[in-house]
This record gives sequence, structure tokens and C-alpha cells, in this order.
Amino acid sequence: MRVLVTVASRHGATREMGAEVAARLREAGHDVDEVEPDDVEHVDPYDAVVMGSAVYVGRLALGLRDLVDRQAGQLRQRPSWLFWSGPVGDPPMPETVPDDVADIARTTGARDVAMFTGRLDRDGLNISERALVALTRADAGDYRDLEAVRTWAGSIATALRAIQQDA
Ligand SMILES: Cc1cc2nc3c(=O)[nH]c(=O)nc-3n(C[C@H](O)[C@H](O)[C@H](O)COP(=O)(O)O)c2cc1C
Repeated sequence: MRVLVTVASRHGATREMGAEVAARLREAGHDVDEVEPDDVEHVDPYDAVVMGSAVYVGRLALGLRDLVDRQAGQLRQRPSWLFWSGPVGDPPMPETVPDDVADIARTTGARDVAMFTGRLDRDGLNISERALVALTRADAGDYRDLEAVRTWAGSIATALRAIQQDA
């Protein structure tokens, strides 16, 4: 199947998670394109879509929200999945789920939504980001679990196989 993996990521951590998803789906035999949300004009060439986004100050990234606004109708007509990366530290904080997650899942009809712990690299932040992060007292570090991401991508591969068999 032709699959779009589109991930909004300011600092690269979430994009790398999207690359893991794409690699796992390619292993399962799918034809996968990785495209930035801002560069997606239409999703109708694709049989399925995996959306991803980092969370900044309690919201999913603008690029993903804009894509969903532009392509809501097309996204609803095909199977889609959503993941987001945010909480950092041990235990991971914050525990709150951004409101956008439920909105986007509802708008697109996403079949599953996954939350993954993220990465916070203070050196890569601009001044205003540093100030915001200082307010939250979040722990810097790479808390990603790429194995968990691959496992989730495996569940998407299983679902796509079932869709192919039903077709
Ligand atoms: C300015 C800023 C604000 C953030 N706000 C949140 C937040 O509200 N909730 C959350 O779970 N993570 C928050 N994070 C953590 C990031 O979303 C997380 O580390 C993510 O993995 C970064 O992904 P990226 O490298 O793709 O940008 C914030 C990070 C930054 C830099």
C-alpha cells in the first residue's frame, strides 16, 4: 500500500520517530513517503496516513494542525494513525494530554493515537523556548523509546495487512 508518514518536528526528535515508523512499514512491504506536513498538498494519492507531532506548550505543532485543517475530508476517507511526542523526565512530565490530540483524532477518524516520551536538548533551543522550558522545569535529556515506536508501527502494519486482505 502507499503510505504517507508526515511528522511536525521543530528539533528533530519526533521526525526520527517518524523515520522508525516509516522503516517498519517499508519492512512490511509498503511504499512509504516521508513528507513534512507543510509540504503535503493532498493526501489522496495515499492509501493510509501516519501523522506525528511534537507538543509545544500544550499544543501539537502548527504544521500538523494546519495539514489536518486543509485535508480533513481526505484524511477521514482513509485509515490514519496519530502519534505525539512530548513528556520528558523520569517520571515523564507533564502528564496532561493536549486538547488538540482528541480534536485531531476526531477530525481525522484516526484508528489509534499513541503518546511517546520525547527529547529535550536545551542547547538546540532558541531564547524564547529556553524561557518557556525553564518555566516548566522539564528535565533535559533523550527519553525516547524507539523500540516502543517500532512496536506501535508493527501494529499499524498488522492493521494494513487486514485492510489489504479485506479489499
Ligand atoms: C518550548 C517547548 C515547550 C514544550 N512543551 C511541552 C508540553 O507542553 N508538553 C509536553 O509533553 N512536552 C513539551 N515539550 C517537550 C517536547 O515536545 C519534546 O521534547 C519533543 O520530543 C520534542 O520534539 P522535536 O525534537 O521533534 O521538536 C516542549 C518542548 C519545548 C522546546
